[in-house]
Amino acid sequence: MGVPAMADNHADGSAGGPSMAELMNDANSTGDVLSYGMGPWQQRYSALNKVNTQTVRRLVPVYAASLGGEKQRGQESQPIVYDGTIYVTGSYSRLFAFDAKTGEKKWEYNARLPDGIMPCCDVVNRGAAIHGDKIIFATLDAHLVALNRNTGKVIWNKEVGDYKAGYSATAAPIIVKDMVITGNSGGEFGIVGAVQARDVNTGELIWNRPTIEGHMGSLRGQDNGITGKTNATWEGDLWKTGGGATWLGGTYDPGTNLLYFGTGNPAPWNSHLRPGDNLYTSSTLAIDADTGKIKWHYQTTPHDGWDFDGVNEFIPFDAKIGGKDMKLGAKADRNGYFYVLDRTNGKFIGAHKFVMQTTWADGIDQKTGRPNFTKDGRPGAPDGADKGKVVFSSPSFLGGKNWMPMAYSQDTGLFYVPSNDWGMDIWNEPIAYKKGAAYLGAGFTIKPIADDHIGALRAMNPKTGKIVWEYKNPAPLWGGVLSTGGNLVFTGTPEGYLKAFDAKTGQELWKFNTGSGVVGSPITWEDGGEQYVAVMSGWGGAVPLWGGEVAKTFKDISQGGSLWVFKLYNQ
Ligand SMILES: O=C(O)c1cc(C(=O)O)c2c(n1)C(=O)C(=O)c1cc(C(=O)O)[nH]c1-2
Repeated sequence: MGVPAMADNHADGSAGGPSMAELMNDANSTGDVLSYGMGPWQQRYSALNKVNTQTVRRLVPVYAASLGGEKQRGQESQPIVYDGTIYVTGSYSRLFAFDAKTGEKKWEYNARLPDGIMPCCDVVNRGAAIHGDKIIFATLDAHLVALNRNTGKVIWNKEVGDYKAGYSATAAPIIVKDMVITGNSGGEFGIVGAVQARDVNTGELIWNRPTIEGHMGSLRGQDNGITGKTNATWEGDLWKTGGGATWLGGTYDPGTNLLYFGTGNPAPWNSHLRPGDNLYTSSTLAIDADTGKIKWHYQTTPHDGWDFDGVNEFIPFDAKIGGKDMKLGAKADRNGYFYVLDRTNGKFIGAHKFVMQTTWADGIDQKTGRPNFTKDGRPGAPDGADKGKVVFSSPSFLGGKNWMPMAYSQDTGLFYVPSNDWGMDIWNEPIAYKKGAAYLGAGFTIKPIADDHIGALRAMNPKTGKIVWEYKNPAPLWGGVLSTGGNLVFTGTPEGYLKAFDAKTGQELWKFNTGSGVVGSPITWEDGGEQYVAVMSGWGGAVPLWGGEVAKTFKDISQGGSLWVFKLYNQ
């Protein structure tokens, strides 16, 4: 075990660990993985090319490190690698430090969770953030905990929301300008979504930005303006419990100093109870990192009635469009459309369908960027105490794509989108808000819509919206994607495989079965001249809980909880 870094010998306060400059350079440094998404833009691209289309068939496991215990549930974590240690979060709010070369456990932290936590969609966590001597993660009782990265001892522990009111937290935090920035979960309980920035050294709140119009933001203990304009797009008091959870965290663009956070569904799901666009739910928000003020917003699903959370990652990328260099961002939304926006001002550039079917909208108006809603796509209003008209809707509420992050390759200029083709019967029911109780007012059953697949990894050209290739998978895809300079794309499957594809053609080149479903996000780094690939294995997340007929089909997938690390066999 390393010696705890007690003294702060770094002028920048990073206390013997990664500094802000190193964190901002994460996308270019191949010897470590310091942030969720592998860099502030979270493109999940590594230039490493020792493992490539020629050599990948020699990729073999170095070790598998078990998280142990009985808590074998969805392992959605992306590992962090720094200074010979690999850090992973596990289900039930656990954080582990392993020797990156051998898989030997250095320490383990188990958050003591109260009874009565209310995560909607499994006891998951998607990863930690590292800064200086600290490794920081969010816990299911809506706390943020900073541990000493060498010892696992708690440095600070702060509440980000009241778990008794339905708040929880599952996202990986991000570090920007010595602040740790996080979202919150609880959209199914009528909480109010927010983005919070805290001092990374103390955990003290610097600013708070609620996502629902009418709520007051704060900056260093002072009021800092209301979000939007009260009652402009919400009627009565509904905005007070309006949802819009920021449950997937966000990305950051150092060039514009903007944080891009997606917001979840409006609460309740029954849209007839809340006429209006319901800003800023199901949207992308661009937030000034210094002040917490919203600079622009773009709503993908106005007046959502299908649980089309807009939380999916908004990934900055640069491209030439019509001969002009553009600063863009892309998002594959849960509603089935792939959006490209100007990331400096939120201007709509284009949106294209990336799934088989969208019943709720017939395309996106290419001028206004608003969906062309279909006439019969919305589930009906309840009739007194009776449920309203049932409609078949596609995508299902679990989305054309859910939280599992896509990757962008700087070599091919393509986005690799882990998507799902499925639909649902959905209907509305009467509902009233009650603190700490589910606030849906809807019922649903998810169903397959194709004979041969649900999951589809799709390579999208962001300039044309064209799907260049697709790989179809029987079970829903629920893991993150990694792209590399070896012309490879990696992703996992619920059937247990980590797979590698040719980034240009989609040809499957390699697979390895990890013994449980892969719903984590793979990473790669190099050490001692060798390239490593790592991924978490452990089936879970929303599908087995909410997947209806689809969950029944895949009920035999074994639970698990292991970190797998691979490198090339050299003999
Ligand atoms: O509105 C929310 O607060 C919220 C939170 C979460 C979460 O924190 O995991 C999910 C969802 N919604 C959700 O709608 C959803 O489909 C979902 C899937 C998963 C998962 O980890 O598999 N989490 C969540």
